[in-house]
Amino acid sequence: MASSDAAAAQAATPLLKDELDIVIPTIRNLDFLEMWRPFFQPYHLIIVQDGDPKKTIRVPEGFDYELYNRDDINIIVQDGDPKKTIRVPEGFDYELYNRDDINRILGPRASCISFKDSACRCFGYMVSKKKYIYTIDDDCFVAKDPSGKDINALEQHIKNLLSPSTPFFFNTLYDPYRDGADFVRGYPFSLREGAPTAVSHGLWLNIPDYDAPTQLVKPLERNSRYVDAVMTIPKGTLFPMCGMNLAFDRDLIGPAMYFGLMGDGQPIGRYDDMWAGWCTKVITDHLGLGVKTGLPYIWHSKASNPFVNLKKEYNGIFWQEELIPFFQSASLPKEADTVQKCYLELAKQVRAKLGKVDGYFNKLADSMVTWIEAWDQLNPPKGAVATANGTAKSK
Ligand SMILES: O=c1ccn([C@@H]2O[C@H](COP(=O)(O)OP(=O)(O)O[C@H]3O[C@@H](CO)[C@H](O)[C@H]3O)[C@@H](O)[C@H]2O)c(=O)[nH]1
Ligand SMILES: [Mn+2]
Repeated sequence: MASSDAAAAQAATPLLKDELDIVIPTIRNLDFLEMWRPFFQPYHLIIVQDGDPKKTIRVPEGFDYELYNRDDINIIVQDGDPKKTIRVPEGFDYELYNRDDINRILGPRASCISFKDSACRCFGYMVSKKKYIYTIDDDCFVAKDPSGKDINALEQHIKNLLSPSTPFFFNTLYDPYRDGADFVRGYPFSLREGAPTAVSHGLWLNIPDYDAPTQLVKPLERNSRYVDAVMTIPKGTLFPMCGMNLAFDRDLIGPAMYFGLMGDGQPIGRYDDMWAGWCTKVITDHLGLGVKTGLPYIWHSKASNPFVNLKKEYNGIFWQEELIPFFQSASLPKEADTVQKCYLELAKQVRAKLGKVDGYFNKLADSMVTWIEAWDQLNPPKGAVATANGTAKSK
């Protein structure tokens, strides 16, 4: 093929088409996929269905789907009651997983996957076979940039992930690897190679991701401020990671993206993404990886009920005053040279230092260990084969 044809073919093939899965937790219809079709259709979906099992999910006409073709599929993880029928827009290849599947696939280890909370989405990260994950909520629509052009959020996340981060020294002109930017005077040349990017954290126009108290005080506040910036969150700084519009490199940080024990039967909710973000940031700092935040924006279309949210968040708002100092002072030994080892070390520290805050953290520490066991069960190291009891052994 002539180089110009190859270039055209290359240009025509969406970036990372066969290396990225899209994870969507849902308790609603999937009409929103229609507006994302131009950007999402070439990619594989992982949809986690939650909520009332009898409710039929309404989907746009003209879409169809295939089930359980594992090699070339979009995996749908159905949370909530497995008896619920999910229909998904035609034209998207995906696989549907419901609670029965989670139990079947993980057996007793399914206990670490939350039920009736968007935290269940992390099962999709675990069953994916791709290098990259993009996760988006089903009430997040395509936003427009100041020129009125539709924003391809997925494309921007991919750019963020494929370019380095600068966690060790802050560049005041933000992301130096973007077109039209660079390192500013005084930026050490020895640091300009940057670090591999593990996470790309996008933002939201319209309904901002506020906690319940803020939402109650400012019910009409909408975010209309489009800031054209991507920046690396400096090493040693934590951040409140929102799972609404988030992408990450599964190979670099996947096992740290456990969204915790939330929702049904748990004393806390809406801290799933926060917990994952704090664990992730401690580990990316330790392993010399980068986390970026900023572009892309999505349009967050609806606010959830602040009173329901307050009930879910109450313990979290109180406990986080202990959790943040814990994560700020968490340190990992140099022998912890893989994400799994880092995560298991963190689980030990959670039990030792947070167990006295509330018994919940002992349960959470256990589920962190179960999560890693389940992750390794489904993602045996290259060259190893999974065995019946879920432990991998080398070939
Ligand atoms: O029991 C549930 C509830 C919701 N979902 C799906 O999860 C996402 C987020 O739900 P929703 O948009 O209603 O909630 P928000 O308050 O806007 O979401 C923020 O809170 C975080 C949840 O911890 C979330 O990531 C933030 O964006 C939707 O796709 C629901 O369909 C669910 O699966 N199970
Ligand atoms: Mn929402």
